[in-house]
Amino acid sequence: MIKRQLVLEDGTVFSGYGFGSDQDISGEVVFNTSMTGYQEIISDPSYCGQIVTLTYPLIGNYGINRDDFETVAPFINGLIVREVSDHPSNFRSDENLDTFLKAHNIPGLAGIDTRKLTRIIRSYGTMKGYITNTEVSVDGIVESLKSIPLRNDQVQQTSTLKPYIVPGRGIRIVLVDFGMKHGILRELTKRNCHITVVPYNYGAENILRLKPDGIMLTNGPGDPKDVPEAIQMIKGVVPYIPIFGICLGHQLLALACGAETEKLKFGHRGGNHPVKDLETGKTYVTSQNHGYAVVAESLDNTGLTLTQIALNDRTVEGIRHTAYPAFSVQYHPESSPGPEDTNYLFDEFLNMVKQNQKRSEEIVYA
Ligand SMILES: NC(=O)CC[C@H](N)C(=O)O
Repeated sequence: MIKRQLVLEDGTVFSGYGFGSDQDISGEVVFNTSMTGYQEIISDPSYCGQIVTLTYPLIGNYGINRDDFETVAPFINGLIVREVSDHPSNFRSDENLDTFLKAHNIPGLAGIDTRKLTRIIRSYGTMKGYITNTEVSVDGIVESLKSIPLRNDQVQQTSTLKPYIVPGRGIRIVLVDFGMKHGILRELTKRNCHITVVPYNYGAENILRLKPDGIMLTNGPGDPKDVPEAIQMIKGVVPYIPIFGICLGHQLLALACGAETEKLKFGHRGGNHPVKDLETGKTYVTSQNHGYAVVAESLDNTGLTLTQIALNDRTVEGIRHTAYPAFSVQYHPESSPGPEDTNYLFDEFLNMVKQNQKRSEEIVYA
């Protein structure tokens, strides 16, 4: 076993052993508290550029299978676990986690106290970290970590380069890919939608030319303010086409309507985040992965209304436009992984699209 260490921006060092690729890597260190679903988490493009710590103590025990990916190749920079299982036991398993990470050149660090690491991140906020197997001067690493700027190209890295079609005979959806999880596509294809997937920088005019019945804004990595093209595009389509935004898509809808976003201290990443729907009074358990959030106070005079809040820290989890058919949520109704409580939002979106079609017909034939 190769000895490896994690050096944090504040000088803390964790020593453990390596698995996966043995390259040195830096990235923003975040933690996810889900108890299952490591394959979906590792392959969620929203983690692009980050080193993901999983707090559940044993990871890899059901292996990696061909069915549970959220994208074709993972974008995480590194993975940190307490204990990695080399001998998965599951009928669906095709390979173990170590082999999978090696094949994708992603370094792993195991054998450290992941709960201690999580507590540090919770107290100091998200930090940059460096995984290395060489005995180097910690001071030198800390200095260089501090000087590395946070990346701002992750959406470009993860979005599709060209539009493509996932055919269906039902409602026609343009899905703007900011680094989408396949779970969103699965929910739409399950409902027979005809989907045109377009890149993050596809303009409003091009989208309107496709004459979609609805527009879906996907999840994606990084700071929403790093994709001004998308904010511009959304401004150009909100008055005309029904919109449903998820996670980064939700933050971009808010920015396009004039609201603000901010970086959270350590974000929400896990499979049991309670969210209260202010319109119905119901509470849902949700799957989450975000480091930024919409600022509640900034919603005034934007035409947006607050519909849902996080019960852990009262941050914004859902918004709706009061004049146009557009709504969005900060969490993941497609789960993958996690609870499916809010899966009904895909049906609500498609119902909203149908209502809007009826209204347009009435206007045409009136
Ligand atoms: N899953 C997502 O879409 C994340 C959105 C954004 N990158 C954030 O961290 O807040």
